[in-house]
Amino acid sequence: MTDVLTTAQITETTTGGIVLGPNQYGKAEVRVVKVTRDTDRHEIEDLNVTSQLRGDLEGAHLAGDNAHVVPTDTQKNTVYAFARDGVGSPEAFLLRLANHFTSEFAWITGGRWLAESYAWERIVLEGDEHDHAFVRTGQEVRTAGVVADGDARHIVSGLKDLKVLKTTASGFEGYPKDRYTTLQETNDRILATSVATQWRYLPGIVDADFNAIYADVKRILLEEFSRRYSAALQTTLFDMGKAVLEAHPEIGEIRFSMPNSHHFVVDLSPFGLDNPNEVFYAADRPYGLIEATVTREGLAPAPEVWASVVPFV
Ligand SMILES: O=c1[nH]c(=O)c2[nH]c(=O)[nH]c2[nH]1
Repeated sequence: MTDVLTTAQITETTTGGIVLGPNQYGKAEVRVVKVTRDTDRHEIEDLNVTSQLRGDLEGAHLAGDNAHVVPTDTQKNTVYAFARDGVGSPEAFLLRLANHFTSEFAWITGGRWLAESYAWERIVLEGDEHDHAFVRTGQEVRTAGVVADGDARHIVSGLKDLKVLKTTASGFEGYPKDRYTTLQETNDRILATSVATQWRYLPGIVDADFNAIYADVKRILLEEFSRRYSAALQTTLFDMGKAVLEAHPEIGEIRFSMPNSHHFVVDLSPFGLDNPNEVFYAADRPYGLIEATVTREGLAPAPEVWASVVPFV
């Protein structure tokens, strides 16, 4: 005989001991472009903003009561309305949103706000920078995140898709070998990666010049990538992070996720040709994936902040 549960038993089974866990909700990927046109020389700020609120939201999840649910549509509208005053920096813009939602609605006690921002540069026409025609710069996407928890504000900035390559001054030697090892040691290879990094500002840093720091961190990352011989991408990653922390006391720690984009020397001998590290096959997969945090001794870790600034998608 099969066991058949009564409706009452099913209800008890599916709700007994089951409670609402951490939750957040809002509007994702609000694309907002702000043109500043006070003069004929226009400026452009181009963002993709996500706003998600946290707080007393049990009613919506457990009882169908929307009294505390500030609509995601309202959150989107707020992004556009605030953009009317200009963005300034993505970090400042997100802080403004965080402060607004947590002060406007008593039951909203925190949340997370994320932004990607895309840089445009002026098209040069007959030697002159154009006033209102732009071309998207392809180098990287800037990222920012603000996490609000009560009165606390945590700011994480970053970038992704920053592709860098050097044609020599990189190698990989001295690694352990077993019966599955086929990799040849080398002290002259291409090192290529796509830098994704995020740095967390120390608690209390909320009014720094985030645009200037961003530009300087990017400069440091590029300089350290190129500065010296790389014994491994891991070494280069640490050098990059260390230099950022040395130059910027306002930053507590910095994380990296960097693929090792392998470039394989093509065997041209079937064609009677040599190949002294000149012709490569750029493989897109698989790739090594090198990830690490560079931090300050004694700094309190902030796993909940990091978890909040990693988007679900
Ligand atoms: O810089 C590198 N780090 C590694 O961990 C690794 N592993 C590998 O096969 N090649 C490389 N290169």
